[in-house]
Amino acid sequence: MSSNHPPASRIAQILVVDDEPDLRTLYELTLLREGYRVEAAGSVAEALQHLQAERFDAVITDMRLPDGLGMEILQRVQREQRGERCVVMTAYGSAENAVEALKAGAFDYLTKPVDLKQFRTVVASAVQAPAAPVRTAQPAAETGRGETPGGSGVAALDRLVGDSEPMRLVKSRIAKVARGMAPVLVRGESGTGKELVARAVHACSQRSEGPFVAVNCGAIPENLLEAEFFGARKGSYTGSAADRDGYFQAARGGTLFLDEIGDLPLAMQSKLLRAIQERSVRPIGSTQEDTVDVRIVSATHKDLQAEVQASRFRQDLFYRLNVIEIAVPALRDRREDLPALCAALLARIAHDAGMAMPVLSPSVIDRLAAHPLQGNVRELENLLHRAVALNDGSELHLDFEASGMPPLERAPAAPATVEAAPTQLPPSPRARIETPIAVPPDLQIYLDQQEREILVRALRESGFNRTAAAARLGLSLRQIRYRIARLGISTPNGGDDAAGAGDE
Ligand SMILES: Nc1ncnc2c1ncn2[C@@H]1O[C@H](COP(=O)(O)OP(=O)(O)OP(=O)(O)O)[C@@H](O)[C@H]1O
Repeated sequence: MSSNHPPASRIAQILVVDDEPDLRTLYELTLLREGYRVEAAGSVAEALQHLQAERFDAVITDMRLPDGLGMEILQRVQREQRGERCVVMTAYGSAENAVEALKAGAFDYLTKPVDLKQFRTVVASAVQAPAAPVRTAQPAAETGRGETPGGSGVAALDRLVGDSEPMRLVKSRIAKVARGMAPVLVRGESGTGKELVARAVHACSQRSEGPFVAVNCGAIPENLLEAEFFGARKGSYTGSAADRDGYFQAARGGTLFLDEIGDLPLAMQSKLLRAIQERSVRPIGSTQEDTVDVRIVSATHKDLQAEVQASRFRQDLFYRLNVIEIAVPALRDRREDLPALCAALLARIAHDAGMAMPVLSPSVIDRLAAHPLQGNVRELENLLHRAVALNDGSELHLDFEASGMPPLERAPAAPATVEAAPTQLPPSPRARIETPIAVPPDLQIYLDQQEREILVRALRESGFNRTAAAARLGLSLRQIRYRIARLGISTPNGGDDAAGAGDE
């Protein structure tokens, strides 16, 4: 456990607040055994005295105290912008209290009777050292205690291109909410960058070293959902030849991103709710529960409130998932981001194609600004992709005719991708073709053909597992999916990887 403590020589200091002497002693002993320094208080007043006298790394407080509520301690810490992370202990079944505490800025909550294993995990995660301040990626207007994201967080925020007011708000909100355990719901139209936002939340959090597991809830056949989410024991259903972890187990210590959460069938919604409440899951065919320490970030382009009204989405699950909401603005509401977005997307496209960055004239950007771009950044990306592919000079021309429809050329959704620490992916050198070739009459057709052949070969040699093929080619899963769709390559297993999820 000591690896979870703040680095260097300092021992984490914790304040425990509970009015029941037996429980207080139990918590104290548990924490002392973990090597922390502990102070204890039996009331709000006593706790505030301790806070006045010294600083702590974390405060663990019961909600109901003889002279008030644990919330008052949390509010004081927030108001004074202190560094303590607060964990609130709430009575079993009082979801309102837990959600209210998270909304008010609690780092996490524990349900009474407190499970000591969970207690240790939650405390360990609360006292983890804050990321080293590298530089402030965005104005700290909403970053509360001035916590700044670490290197990976800054990079993830930079990947979210756009300096318009709505985007600045999104980024400062990400930086603010990343550090707790509160579930985040990312809302926005298709193609606005919800997944990038979810990734940034993960990268800015102290879980950034852990896995980011992205699941497309709408892409998994209903009969497989439970096994995919919670895992399955060997022999528990036809074809399950070995024990298998689910997404929850794969995301341990990291973030589980539930994309298109509005597409989850009702029966699965109940099971997900239970997993979130209990913080444990039971693999199919197992008699034991697996404790899971994951942070849930979900996303939807649907109006979930309306889905609740229409009885297609469980109210209680919505309440649990929507503790913190991040609304990603449509591109039409931030047209001023267009030049920067075009530059960033073109740089990426040109880099992927191994070519020099083409020039986009101001008049073309003006024309883009007048275009509806209902498919948001994804449509813009596709438009530029096509323009680069058809480009015959140094200046880029856009074919608006072909982009009339929203989300263009969207590659089929894969059920899930798991990204462990990036270092786990072997850096694969880019393929290089060294055979001297004649000058082709149509460069684009020639390049497409080459690309197609390389992709098909890499896919075939990896048993049509796109994740493995992407890794071999130095591409991300998203990039290879996009290229497969763009070049119209069909794979025997359709949109899914042979090995299923969990192999990126
Ligand atoms: N602000 C941005 N800066 C740079 N690229 C962006 C931005 N927003 C979106 N993109 C790019 O646009 C494409 C779509 O983004 P993403 O998949 O995150 O959108 P989404 O809202 O999750 O879409 P959907 O709802 O359809 O799943 C991706 O290639 C992403 O990299």
